[in-house]
Amino acid sequence: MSAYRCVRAAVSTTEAGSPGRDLINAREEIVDLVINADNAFDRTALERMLTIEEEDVSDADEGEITSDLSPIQANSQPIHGNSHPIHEICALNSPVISPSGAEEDDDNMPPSSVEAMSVPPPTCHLTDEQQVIFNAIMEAVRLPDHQVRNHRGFAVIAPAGCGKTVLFNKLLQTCRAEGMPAIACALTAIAALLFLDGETCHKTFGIPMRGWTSGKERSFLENFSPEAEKLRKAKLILIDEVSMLSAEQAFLVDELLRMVMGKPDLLFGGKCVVLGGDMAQVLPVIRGLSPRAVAVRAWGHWPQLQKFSLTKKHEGSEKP
Ligand SMILES: Nc1ncnc2c1ncn2[C@@H]1O[C@H](COP(=O)(O)OP(=O)(O)OP(=O)(O)O)[C@@H](O)[C@H]1O
Repeated sequence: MSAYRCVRAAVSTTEAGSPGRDLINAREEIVDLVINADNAFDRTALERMLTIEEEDVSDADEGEITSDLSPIQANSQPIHGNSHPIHEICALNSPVISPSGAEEDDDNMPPSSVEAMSVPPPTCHLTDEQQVIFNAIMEAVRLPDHQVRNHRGFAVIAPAGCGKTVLFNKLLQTCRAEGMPAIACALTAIAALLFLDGETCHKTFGIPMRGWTSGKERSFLENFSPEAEKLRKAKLILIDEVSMLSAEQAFLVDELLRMVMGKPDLLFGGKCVVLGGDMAQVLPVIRGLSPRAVAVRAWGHWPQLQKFSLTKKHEGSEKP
């Protein structure tokens, strides 16, 4: 297993399919390291991550990976400060997609290829169906906080290739251009890379890396932490790949936002939150529970969300 896949396993807690036993063991060990480290991405934890399966990693690989850690070590900060963006961790050894679509050897990735994985700032015009959703969400976002009486929860359901990422980046860009802070996050770091300054849901909401089958898991964010302050200030929060979000994680996000906003009676504390994804894509994988039981649609407030769909695939989209 490459170092890239070890790190990816640590941040990708609900990967589709059934990971092999090696991957499960590696993931659990990595998660322990990350959770127990004083600094989530300090050098020791990372070095330990990268040597978990040292028998499978050649000496040459190890040398290259170790040298790649120096910028992280130089700039490492405490987890409750401004910790390193996950894309820098993933950038260590991310796969390169060649023009033919084939995955190239991830050990030889030039730095520029990480940028190539991200969607560039949206310059194209939105289609009619994208525009309708954009207008509805922006109208909700622009509502002054003191006028918020009802919840502002949306769901944008779109099969692959229908332009959800483009729409979300347009929303992010517009909000920020108007001086309104906006957050985009996804359950996996790889999905978060597609957004302008995207981050993982675990970072945004303090979702524990595992253990949410107990029904008692709570966010590890404190009400007066910088992360909570960032949520308070955000005018828009986009959560992508929501088909990977479990009912319990949705509950956690809702509960956290109600607390942070001091509005316990309003869904998401009245915050404008958009859940995006394709329900026909992957479902959360939690051992011992059926997909239906863990899917976000089992969350009690799912029916209350204002739902939109994108239906038209774009010409040139190679996604199935
Ligand atoms: N308004 C638009 N004008 C031109 N091209 C567009 C537009 N919207 C989307 N596209 C193109 O369609 C393709 C798919 O878009 P996008 O990646 O946003 O889909 P998606 O719904 O996010 O897919 P997935 O769920 O798999 O991430 C991309 O190549 C994108 O550039």
